[in-house]
Amino acid sequence: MTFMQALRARWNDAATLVCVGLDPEPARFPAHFAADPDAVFNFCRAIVDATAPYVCSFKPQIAHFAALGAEDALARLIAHVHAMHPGIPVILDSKRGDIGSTAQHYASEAFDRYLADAVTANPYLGRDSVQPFLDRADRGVVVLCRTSNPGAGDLQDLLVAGQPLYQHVAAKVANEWNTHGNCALVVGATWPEQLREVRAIVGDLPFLVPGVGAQGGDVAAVVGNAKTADGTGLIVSSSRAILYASRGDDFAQAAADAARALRDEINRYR
Ligand SMILES: O=C(O)c1cc(=O)[nH]c(=O)n1[C@@H]1O[C@H](COP(=O)(O)O)[C@@H](O)[C@H]1O
Repeated sequence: MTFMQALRARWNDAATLVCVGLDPEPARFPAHFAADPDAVFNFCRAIVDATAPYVCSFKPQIAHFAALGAEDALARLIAHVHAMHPGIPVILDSKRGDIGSTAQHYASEAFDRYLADAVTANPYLGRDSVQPFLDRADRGVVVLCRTSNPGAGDLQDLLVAGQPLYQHVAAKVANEWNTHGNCALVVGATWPEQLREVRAIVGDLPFLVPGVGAQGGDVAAVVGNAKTADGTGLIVSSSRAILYASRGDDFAQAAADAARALRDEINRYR
């Protein structure tokens, strides 16, 4: 099954547009993990197992593992998702972008080393820098378009031929880069107007939408402005608000409750 097929199957069969972001910060783990030499893996595995019924995908963020020297935990975590929750695709958030010969290695890192189903990619270096990802027709390529952070507009809003740069990115990905039908776009939940504008440009292309929860994005505005005609089209991602819903021994149950609540809130507006 391709990434897009798996994503659509989860949207339809599990009736959820929620993505749980896996951004481990050991300082925020419940106290009992302090004595656990495999805390990063064990914490994330507990979150995955508790929230799986409510998600259309998981999104581990690579810097959160690499900064801890926990790449091995990342690889085992993705293998755990594939083995125990087959059909739930994993988006590796690594936001890579480099000249083509180096990008080959980044594609291999995401898809062959970590066995991710999809990866986030930075389009700034142009098509050849993303091509090694695009060539993997069975894997997803989630291209940064209008990011969720406060400085997103510094470069992404600059007018190019009378149009903001992020709209050029949206059109290029939808009309030129998506030859295998494996592309999606990152558009932040913190920018409802831009969500509407990008949706108008790209038809049914899926959006990864981070920025609900800890960054304060409004769920009703996200869904109202960016869902597709069939009430799907969105991968609404939340990390901290789910991972750290409780610091007590009930952390996994609290995460499950937060993921289910987000699923239900999204579904109210679909
Ligand atoms: O590509 C991403 O996932 C991403 C793009 C973006 O525009 N904004 C954004 O916050 N992210 C990632 O999404 C996650 C958001 O985390 P929370 O704010 O805790 O939900 C982080 O891992 C970010 O790196």
